[in-house]
Amino acid sequence: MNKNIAILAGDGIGPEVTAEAVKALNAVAETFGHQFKYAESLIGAAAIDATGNPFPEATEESCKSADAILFGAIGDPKYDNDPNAKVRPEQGLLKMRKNLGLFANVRPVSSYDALLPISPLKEHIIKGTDFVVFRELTGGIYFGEPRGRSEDGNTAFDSCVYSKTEIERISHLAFKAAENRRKKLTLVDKANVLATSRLWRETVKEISSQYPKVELDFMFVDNAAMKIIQNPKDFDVVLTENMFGDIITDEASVISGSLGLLPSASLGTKSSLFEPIHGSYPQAAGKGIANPLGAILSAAMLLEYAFELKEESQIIKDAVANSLKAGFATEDIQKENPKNTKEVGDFVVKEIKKLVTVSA
Ligand SMILES: NC(=O)C1=CN([C@@H]2O[C@H](COP(=O)(O)OP(=O)(O)OC[C@H]3O[C@@H](n4cnc5c(N)ncnc54)[C@H](O)[C@@H]3O)[C@@H](O)[C@H]2O)C=CC1
Ligand SMILES: CC(C)CC(=O)C(=O)O
Ligand SMILES: [Mg+2]
Repeated sequence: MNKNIAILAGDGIGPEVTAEAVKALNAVAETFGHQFKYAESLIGAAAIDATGNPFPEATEESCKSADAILFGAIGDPKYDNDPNAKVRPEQGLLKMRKNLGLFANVRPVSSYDALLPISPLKEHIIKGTDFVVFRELTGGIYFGEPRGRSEDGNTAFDSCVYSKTEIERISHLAFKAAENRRKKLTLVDKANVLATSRLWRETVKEISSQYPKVELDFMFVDNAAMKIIQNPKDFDVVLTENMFGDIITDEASVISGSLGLLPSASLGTKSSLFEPIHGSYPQAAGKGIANPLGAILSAAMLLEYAFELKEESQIIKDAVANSLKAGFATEDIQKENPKNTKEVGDFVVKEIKKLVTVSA
């Protein structure tokens, strides 16, 4: 298979973890006889430094002409700590999602047996966790207008806006996923307070009649934040709006073992992009301590979702599980004798090659 992949490594640890994900893709290409061509472009603080624009036109063009996009992370403390910054790396991320129409962010959460003993949560609670969050990605409070400050600067406002169409398109994806899983869908919202959440409930209830095999339930987000930790195995497919999905999936990463472990797929009608759920972790940039597995698992999602290469995707996932089993992990997971980012990536590459030889 011949495919073009746009690479947007971004800021902080973005380039380090993305490099390891590309190594995993190359290992798959080499062993299965595929040809992946990569085109790198700028986003985030790196793009602001070079062009003044956090999502330059050339980057957008590269994304639009690619078969799939692999994204690292954006963000830099020089902007986080400057309340007056007019241009921010995060604007690039949001513009990218909006302009490419990436409305559904799919974030799978599962436990790893090898990591159960290091979890702050009890083993019997998290063992066997397997759910997936469908987070709406191009609407809600991160995008709504009006937003800003009053003239005297003493009041600030953000708007949370959702249309029925925005809710419907991601809901169909989530229901379809539930049909192919354990047939349970939980809509997480705040319908006791928010008008947008009430529209979500109304719309999702209407759509549910098209998916009679899927059991639908509703949960307020504050309760869900607690239940996800208390009984994660109760969840199968979680459907939610943009900000709630952002927050509960960082929380859920504790069940897997580290924020550095969780991958995601950002899906639209024309483009698809694959990104670890973490940010640019600037404290770790350049130190070689960042966990590359979330990025590597995002590459596995790319193979499955964008190229329908299920076997190749599974090989990467198995290689990652083997690296965890072998205790070959970065310091967020492995406290004694941790490995560095590159060593973990190398181990995964070796495992991929070994697993392919065994299955051949
Ligand atoms: N998708 C993106 O590009 C995102 C960007 N950001 C940006 O990233 C910057 C830092 O934000 P934070 O809130 O500190 O979030 P962060 O996700 O970068 O880091 C939070 C904490 O998670 C852990 N962590 C994250 N990635 C890890 C990895 N690969 N390996 C090991 N541990 C890891 C570390 O303990 C870290 O202190 C900000 O500028 C923020 O705006 C934040 C979230 C998402
Ligand atoms: C930086 C935010 C805009 C996004 C975020 O935290 C995420 O997508 O996980
Ligand atoms: Mg986030």
